[in-house]
Amino acid sequence: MDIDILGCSGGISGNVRNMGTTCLRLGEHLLIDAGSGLSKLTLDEQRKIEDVLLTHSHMDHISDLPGFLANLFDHTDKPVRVHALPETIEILKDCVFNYQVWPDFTQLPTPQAPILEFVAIQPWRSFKLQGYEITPFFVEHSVPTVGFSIKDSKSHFVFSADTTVSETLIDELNRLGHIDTLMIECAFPDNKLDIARQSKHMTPALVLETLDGLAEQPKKIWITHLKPAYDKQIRHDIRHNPDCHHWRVLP
Ligand SMILES: Nc1ncnc2c1ncn2[C@@H]1O[C@@H]2COP(=O)(O)O[C@H]2[C@H]1O
Repeated sequence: MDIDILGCSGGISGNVRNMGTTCLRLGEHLLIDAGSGLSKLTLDEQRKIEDVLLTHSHMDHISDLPGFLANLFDHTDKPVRVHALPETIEILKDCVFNYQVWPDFTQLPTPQAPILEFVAIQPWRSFKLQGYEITPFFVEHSVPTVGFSIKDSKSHFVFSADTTVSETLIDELNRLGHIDTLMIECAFPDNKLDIARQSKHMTPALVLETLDGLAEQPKKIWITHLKPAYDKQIRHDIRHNPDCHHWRVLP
């Protein structure tokens, strides 16, 4: 599977390793989330994007969506489809594409041929897109959030988005069956467990608790969404725990 991690940080910083916030590109035409990593794409690359899957409405996952859509003006004759939970779509309509923060691109340049089309998704309702079979599943975050299971003919990639550990998350991951690569967040270090729980994120110990609940271990674990203020401590926690030695910390 051709996965280009354009950004995967849990925040912003001057660290050269920080490529921006969450945005993954699968092949040439599909994005998962539209955080500030999206701005790594050239204009030509942006104009090839046809579909965007959104996990949730938080700023670090949508911040580059408005500017990306504005770049398509005069350069497309079909709308970009933004696939998200109905709750996420409502938030974007109310709070972003409201003519005050940004124009309503579902109506522009004309209501008949707009730049943006919202497509509502539902957990466990699978669909085919850009050659992939995609299944959204509920995770446990502070706003309605889905992770995505993505399959092609060769592999099964799962992005569990922003989430904390919960029975629901473990049940959902088990329901997905065999996973080749699990991309799972770890926003806070273990000494910030309280903040992690309050803001519904993970620490290394909570990721381990999640993995302990799985009937079958994923072949690869990719760790994502480190909060820049805690980057060093999280990496230290992971490095010094033998149970985490096989994790790949992104970027
Ligand atoms: N209770 C909290 N304490 C500290 N930071 C928080 C709290 N709730 C939310 N945040 C921060 O606000 C951010 C909103 O986006 P995230 O959920 O990625 O991560 C969240 C945390 O970084």
